[in-house]
Amino acid sequence: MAGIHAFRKAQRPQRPATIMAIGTANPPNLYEQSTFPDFYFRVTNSDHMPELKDKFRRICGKTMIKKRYMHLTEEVLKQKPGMCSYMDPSFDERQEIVVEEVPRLAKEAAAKAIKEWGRDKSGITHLVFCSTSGIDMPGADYRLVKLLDLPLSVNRIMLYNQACHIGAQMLRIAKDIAENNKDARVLVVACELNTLIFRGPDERDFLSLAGQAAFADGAAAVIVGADPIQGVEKPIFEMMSASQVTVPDCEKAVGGHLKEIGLTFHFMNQLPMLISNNLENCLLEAFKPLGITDWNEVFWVSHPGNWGIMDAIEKKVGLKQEKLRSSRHVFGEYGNMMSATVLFVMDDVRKRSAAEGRATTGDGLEWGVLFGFGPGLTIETVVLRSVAL
Ligand SMILES: CC(C)(COP(=O)(O)OP(=O)(O)OC[C@H]1O[C@@H](n2cnc3c(N)ncnc32)[C@H](O)[C@@H]1OP(=O)(O)O)[C@@H](O)C(=O)NCCC(=O)NCCSC(=O)CC(=O)O
Repeated sequence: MAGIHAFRKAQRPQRPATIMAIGTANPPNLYEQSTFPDFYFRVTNSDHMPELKDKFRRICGKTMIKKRYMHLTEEVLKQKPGMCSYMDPSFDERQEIVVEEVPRLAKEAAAKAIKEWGRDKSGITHLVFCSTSGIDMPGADYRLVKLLDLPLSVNRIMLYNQACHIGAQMLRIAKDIAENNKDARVLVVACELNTLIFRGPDERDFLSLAGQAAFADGAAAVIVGADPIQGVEKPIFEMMSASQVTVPDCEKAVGGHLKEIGLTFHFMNQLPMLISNNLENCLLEAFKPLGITDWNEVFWVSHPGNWGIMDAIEKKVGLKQEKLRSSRHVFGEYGNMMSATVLFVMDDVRKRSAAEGRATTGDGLEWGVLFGFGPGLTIETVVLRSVAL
């Protein structure tokens, strides 16, 4: 028995999983939110609906997004007329784009993370990849391994057709892998293109219009592993715990349906209230072992969702305004890139902390919380520990 115990012990690292590198990427096409309504109504041949365009302009303004990046351009859309209509079957047109472009943008973010990590890519043992789009066989994970020229021994997990919470969920999965497999180095990649969601406007569909105003393209990659090699691997955050809760009877709060017309999107106006009402319990559970009950004592890495969600969280848990600074900044500069967004926020927190001369990667504080939320309603909570700068 002693032999088996020693054998199992040798399979596991000593310390918790750490984030060792973060890379992000966006397509080159930048859209200012102030002029997006003109682009959107022009390319979807909808300029004959000036009142709806005015309404869309007001919705775009209300999002508080300043700019977004998208793979789609006028030239691309001219070749894809079905995507510019409101309801024409257009799944094939969309698939032609995402099957190719999801792995391509993912590669850019992953290559940056591998560069920051500083080790040879042959040291990557696992890949956890998510995208709302790009379903294919073999999948985007396989294509990414080929594009990056990773060893074929890499253990792959592909998570399709989830949404915003999955960025945080992948960290939970990577933590479990890293803490159960000595020397595992997990490449975690989120890549989202709004190509499945883009469609022309319809005056009876406010929810689709709101989606057109908010979603954007982006990819983010992190490398997770335990027991960093001193002098080679530089930890950014340790992950102390990670958990998921599903809020009951909320499946209509936010979600989508994959159809011949692409991916439809819906949410309820009560979403800010539903999320904020359920966050404090997650905080209490997560920080019970540390005895922390003042949520201003921790740094925040939250998926933004939308402006109203961030306002509601601040109010409900009594946050100082600066706590969601990175979430608001990322949302304003990039829009809602679903799963990738929370990883952009994490990158912003550590970069801003360094730029402001803080003592740690987490705004000078030791402990932090990372939140993801999405369809379910699903809330993912990760407790982070910063490192000294
Ligand atoms: C669209 C919004 C800007 C609306 O913000 P507000 O509610 O504060 O603004 P508001 O109440 O003044 O409404 C702006 C205009 O929209 C109209 N409006 C609002 N709600 C409506 C509804 N349910 N049906 C029809 N019209 C509606 C208002 O009448 C107004 O029109 P008028 O000007 O004519 O009076 C916001 O909800 C947003 O940013 N949404 C982005 C999409 C989103 O929420 N995604 C959820 C992400 S959740 C997530 O990230 C997780 C995940 O997706 O997995």
